[in-house]
Amino acid sequence: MTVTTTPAQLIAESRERIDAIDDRIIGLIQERMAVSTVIQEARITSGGRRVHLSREMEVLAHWSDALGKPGTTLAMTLLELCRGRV
Ligand SMILES: O=C(O)C(=O)C[C@]1(C(=O)O)C=C[C@@H](O)C=C1
Repeated sequence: MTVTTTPAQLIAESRERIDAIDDRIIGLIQERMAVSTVIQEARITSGGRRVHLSREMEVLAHWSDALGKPGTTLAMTLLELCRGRV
């Protein structure tokens, strides 16, 4: 007996996978925010500033290399989440 998957089933199952992937991404972003906070607090406590522009350029280049211009946009949003608006 062959069991065929209907397009509607395939879409529903794939959407479940996407929701699970999104949950993992959100968890990783929250983890990134926590690590970023550790760095920023250490820098501020030792007399520095919250923002470190040359490091942000490295982060933007990393994302741009991997995903192109939309990667840069994503990285800018990530940086805003991690250090607030500048
Ligand atoms: O790497 C640092 O020095 C950080 O403070 C972390 C981080 C980031 O979230 O990537 C956040 C703020 C800085 O402006 C640069 C980068």
